[in-house]
Amino acid sequence: MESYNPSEDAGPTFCIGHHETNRSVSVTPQMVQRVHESNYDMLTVPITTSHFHSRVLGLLSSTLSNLQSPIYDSIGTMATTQNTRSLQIPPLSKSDSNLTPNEATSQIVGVTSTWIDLCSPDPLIADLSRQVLMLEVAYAAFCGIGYLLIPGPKLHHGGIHSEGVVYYARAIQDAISLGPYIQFHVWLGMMDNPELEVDTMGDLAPLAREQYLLPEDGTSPKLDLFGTWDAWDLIRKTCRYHARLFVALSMPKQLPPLSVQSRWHSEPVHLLTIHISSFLKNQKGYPVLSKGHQALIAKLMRLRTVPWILLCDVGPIPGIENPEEFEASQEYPSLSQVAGSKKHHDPTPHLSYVRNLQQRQPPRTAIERFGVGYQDYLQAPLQPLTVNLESITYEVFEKDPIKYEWYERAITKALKDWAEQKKPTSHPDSKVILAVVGAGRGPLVTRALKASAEAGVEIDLWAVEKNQNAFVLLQRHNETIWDGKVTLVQSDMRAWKGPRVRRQAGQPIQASQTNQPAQDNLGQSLGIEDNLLHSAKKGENDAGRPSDFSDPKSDAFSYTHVDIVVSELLGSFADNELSPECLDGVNDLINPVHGISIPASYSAHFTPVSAPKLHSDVMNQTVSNPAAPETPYVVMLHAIDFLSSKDPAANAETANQNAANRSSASTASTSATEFPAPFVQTAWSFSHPNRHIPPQSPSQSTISNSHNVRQTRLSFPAQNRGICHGLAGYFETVLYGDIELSTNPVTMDAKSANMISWFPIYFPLKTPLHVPDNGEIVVTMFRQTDDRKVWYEWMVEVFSLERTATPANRIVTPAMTGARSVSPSMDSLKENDQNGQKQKAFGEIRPSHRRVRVGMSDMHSSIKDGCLM
Ligand SMILES: C[S@@+](CC[C@H](N)C(=O)[O-])C[C@H]1O[C@@H](n2cnc3c(N)ncnc32)[C@H](O)[C@@H]1O
Repeated sequence: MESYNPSEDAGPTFCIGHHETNRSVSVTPQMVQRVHESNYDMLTVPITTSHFHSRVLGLLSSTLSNLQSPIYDSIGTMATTQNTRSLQIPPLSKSDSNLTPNEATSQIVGVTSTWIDLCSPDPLIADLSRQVLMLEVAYAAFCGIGYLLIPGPKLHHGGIHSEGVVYYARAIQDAISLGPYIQFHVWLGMMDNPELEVDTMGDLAPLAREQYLLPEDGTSPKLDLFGTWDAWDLIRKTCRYHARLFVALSMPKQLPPLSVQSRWHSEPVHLLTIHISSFLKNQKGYPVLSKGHQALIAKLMRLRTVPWILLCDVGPIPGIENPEEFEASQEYPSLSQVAGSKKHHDPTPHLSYVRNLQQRQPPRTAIERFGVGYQDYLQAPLQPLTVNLESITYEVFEKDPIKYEWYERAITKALKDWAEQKKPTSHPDSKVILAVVGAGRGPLVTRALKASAEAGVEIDLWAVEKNQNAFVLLQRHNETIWDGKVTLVQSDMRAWKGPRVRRQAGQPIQASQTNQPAQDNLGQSLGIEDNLLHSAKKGENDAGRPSDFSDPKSDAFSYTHVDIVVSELLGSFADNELSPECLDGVNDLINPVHGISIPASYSAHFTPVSAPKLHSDVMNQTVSNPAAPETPYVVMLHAIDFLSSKDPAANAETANQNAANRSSASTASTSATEFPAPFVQTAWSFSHPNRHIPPQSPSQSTISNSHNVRQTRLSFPAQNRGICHGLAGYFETVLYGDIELSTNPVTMDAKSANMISWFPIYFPLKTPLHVPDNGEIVVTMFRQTDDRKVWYEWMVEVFSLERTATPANRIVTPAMTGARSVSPSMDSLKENDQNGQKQKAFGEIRPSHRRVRVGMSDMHSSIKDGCLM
């Protein structure tokens, strides 16, 4: 029996730490105990002391006073021995650090010095800073510190902007090798705001020699929304997406636009720091966070790795910085304190607020519970055609609360329409002949029977399945659940010759079905043994040999068509599990005039994404599997950022954001906290029955699959700069009429909310591509076949758009096959079909730009892992 575990439903648990900018005490196990007693989970500790800081400053000032001013040599460089002579910091001594290895060390986050400047344009300062960092990392590693918080790079040096980040990145690369068991967290603001980058007393940055600086000319950027993300990108790229390198993200009082927030959401944010200044005060004077902050925290806390929260400078931990207060807080409250709760003093109100926020997190949704452990986890797609699925895999499908319900609705509607429209059936008794092809363990068979009862339309039900293990279960279900109403066929549907029905007296053998074999060839020509045709219908005396069909040569039976074919052969990218090829195999069996396929059609969709975690995982797999970067993976996408938004205006949502930053719940709308919706486009589609399959050439021994080849070239506007790591793929399918399923994030809620059967697909890029602000990403994709297998090929190009003086009505972007301007879903595809109009290419709407290609990927091909037909 399944037991209910409420902890599975509960929201995330917050791990909250305490950070004090100038903490000067040494950490003992007793102190860590007090931290826990105060309801914190951990605390930060600087690696070195102010004594060490003074020592370095002293060393620097005495050196500087004895140094000649740097000058250019005759060659014209300042990078000379004389100018770059470094200054050696002597090793740490006892008073340089309060850290001592003990059992408390594992519960603290070490903080390296904030006063250094690894990015300094002055080589002396940059090198000195590097030495400080290395000494600190080495000592932290020696003490057994597991987590280090490293202040992020300084981006502004007078007129020089972001030039030294690469020096910083290089130093981090060394630090990672120096502390092999340490997780490094680069501490960054959400955006580059030069006004917040202020030097304080004792910082090395202002000591840079003027010869290395440029005067500020007033042209340096004021506020760069993606400036700190840019720096992070350079750092992690230099460190080759190292598995021990993370982001510590500082939440400012004024949050950046949602497009910036969603970018950080896709990065490995393992620490979230909230300074006291980011809190607002509610009417009672208690610290609270704005709706926008709450929404961002809620999103981050649902990531696969839940970030820890560090509360910064929110006051002392009771009993540590202020022992008397700690003692007082341990005493029982007096009667008057209890009676007048207003007077009750909370020594840690910020912590209490965040703990309360944790309590208020919504429980996990059905999809989240279903996907636990699968977020951003790469899985090879199923090959159900060549590999027989296990029962447990079917069981997982069958848990879907939507898919089967929607199929039942679709079948019911199709049956009702059939009856209402008085369409003739393929059965002599006027029953509608319905076949579930690829029946698995039979859930759609059960639904078809229910639909027939609901619609009040009689059916003759057939179930075809090639997995002989699942077939055993079908036989059992036919006896126990379906009351022998189903005729079971164990066969590949492509070899099935269709249903056979008892002819009515005087009715000739139907020869109408094209490609049908003569009756007496049955068995051999089907490639199906007689005993693979099963029925538990009345009169059956042997489960293996149904009496109805015991004589296949009997002319009392004839082949007929199927009126409704029901299948569920879709993969995450619609056709990637070879639904088109399988359904081609039953195409001729479908009633040529009135026949229906459920699904009637399906389409593949994609959009370019930034997915650093997936990129790093693919790279790691490449070590043992060279085909890894050319494999499409099934993934429950979570830590990704969509590079192309449906509504570019969503990125200029400062107005919304201001609303979200207000603390009043009533003023902030939901959309003010939703990340921008992606621009997802349709690659191609398949419809069934397919009346356009070209006749096979008699001269060819193999069956041509060329009609299932597809190609597309689609253009995506990218509003903000970013890195394209690959493509996120989805599907939509029309089951029947207006009953549809969708995994496309733009349409899924409207079409089939809460469906869990399919995760998206991810097409990686071997080498990530940089996308500039206001750029364009053009994807070319193929569905290829050699008549034995099917595979995909994909290539990405990146363009920057340069303004030109081109007349406004001139089209400069070539029209692209299948490219669409406003086509995020099947709906618009249908509209186009109906109107018979060709869609506009995206470039046509931005005529006064010239496209300059700035990046291009390899042509990726999954041929090595192609899906065998
Ligand atoms: C995705 S499962 C769906 C199973 C079931 N209809 C359901 O919805 O749970 C696809 C099923 O189709 C079967 N299948 C795939 N290709 C087939 C083929 N060519 N002929 C017969 N069965 C096939 C697989 O063995 C598998 O049982």
